Amino acid sequence: MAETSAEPLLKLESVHTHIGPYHILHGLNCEVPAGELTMLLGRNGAGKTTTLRTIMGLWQASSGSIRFDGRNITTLPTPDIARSGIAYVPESMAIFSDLTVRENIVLAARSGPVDTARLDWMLGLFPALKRFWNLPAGNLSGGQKQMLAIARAIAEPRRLLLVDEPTKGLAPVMVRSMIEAFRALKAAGETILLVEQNFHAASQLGDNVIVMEDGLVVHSGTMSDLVADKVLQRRLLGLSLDAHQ
Ligand SMILES: Nc1ncnc2c1ncn2[C@@H]1O[C@H](COP(=O)(O)OP(=O)(O)OP(=O)(O)O)[C@@H](O)[C@H]1O
Repeated sequence: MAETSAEPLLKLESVHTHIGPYHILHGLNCEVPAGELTMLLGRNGAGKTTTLRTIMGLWQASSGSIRFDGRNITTLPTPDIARSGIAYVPESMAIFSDLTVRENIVLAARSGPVDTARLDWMLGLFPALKRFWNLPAGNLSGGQKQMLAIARAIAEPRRLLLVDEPTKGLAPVMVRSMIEAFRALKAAGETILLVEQNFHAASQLGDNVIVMEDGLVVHSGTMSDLVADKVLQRRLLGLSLDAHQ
């Protein structure tokens, strides 16, 4: 039946997450279609990071289901979820400061040496990494560290990339480089779920958008529909793209 091909790569149904005594996700429903970039938006504290961590099994969903590529991953341990093809780039930039850029990338490829063609492609996405190839990663700027963290996540082919606020705190020139890199990742057919506070950046990248509030999805649809609807932007995000123009 056509049903199989219509199933999104990732699907969360009625997901609840508790952190200790705190009930953070209140029955989340959302989908990430294969080969597209889905933006996860929402105000501070809406539950975006908790959603990514719950998908990765870093917080265990207390109920509900998370299906990835047709398989129930809700209760799998994090290493198994990673092995199933999901990479997570947390906001805190998971890199080794004392190791060189090269060593950081080599170590990220767990199944053997990084394929040369893939390495060339990655360094094409993030040219700054090539310049600092043999320097300790701790010397990189904040934006370059973020780029290295993303490069590590894609050192091996993955089915799904979860990235938390890659443009946070970056200078405008770095934000532009990051947008270009994600455009290239999209063009390469990667499936990405991207948390973003910068709606201007999000609007340039997203195929789809999910908006969260208080641990729930309050809107989902195409980015082009949200971009066209200033009233909806203000209602959901408290601002509209006009504010950036
Ligand atoms: N370790 C924790 N212990 C208790 N509460 C937490 C913990 N981590 C997050 N929370 C709470 O969960 C809620 C959602 O936080 P989360 O970080 O997922 O939101 P967010 O949408 O990613 O916000 P931001 O954009 O500020 O990063 C917030 O109220 C936050 O205070």
